[in-house]
Amino acid sequence: MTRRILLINGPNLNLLGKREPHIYGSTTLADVEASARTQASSLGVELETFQSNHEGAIVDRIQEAAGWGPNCLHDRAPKERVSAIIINPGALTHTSVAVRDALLAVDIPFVELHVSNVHAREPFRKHSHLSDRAVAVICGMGVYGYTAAIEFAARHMKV
Ligand SMILES: O=C1C[C@@](O)(C(=O)O)C[C@@H](O)[C@@H]1O
Repeated sequence: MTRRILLINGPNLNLLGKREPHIYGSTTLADVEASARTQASSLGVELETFQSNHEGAIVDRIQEAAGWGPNCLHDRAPKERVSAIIINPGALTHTSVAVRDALLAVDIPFVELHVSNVHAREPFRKHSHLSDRAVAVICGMGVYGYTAAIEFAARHMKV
């Protein structure tokens, strides 16, 4: 069965390539997702992508990754469960207990990813609600971080 990896991008990452290019670079999210899809298929895994500016939508998508729908009424077949999640939660990294709880609830191993080096920026970016439960944390590699995360998830997160 082909393994699935889910790539989630949180608030404002739809603006990648336009937003503060001195921090986040000039590559768009569409470019990132297209390269990620090509890379995933060359590694023999399926990639699903999701971006939202809304915390609740991200929580819903994480639950769906486990085959659970709203109120668990619309369960997907178990074979559709995602085997690894790569998440750039954007600002939700620093604020969201709900995203943390969703990731822990589904018990799907995840990589936390940031384009920028969050430790070299404002002090409030140093704290993450996810890092202590992530399999790996990538930050400061620019959009190459997505390539590194997919390679790692495809080759080393065999569950
Ligand atoms: O929106 C973002 C993007 C980010 O996750 C990054 O990719 O570097 C870092 C966060 O602090 C910020 O709120």
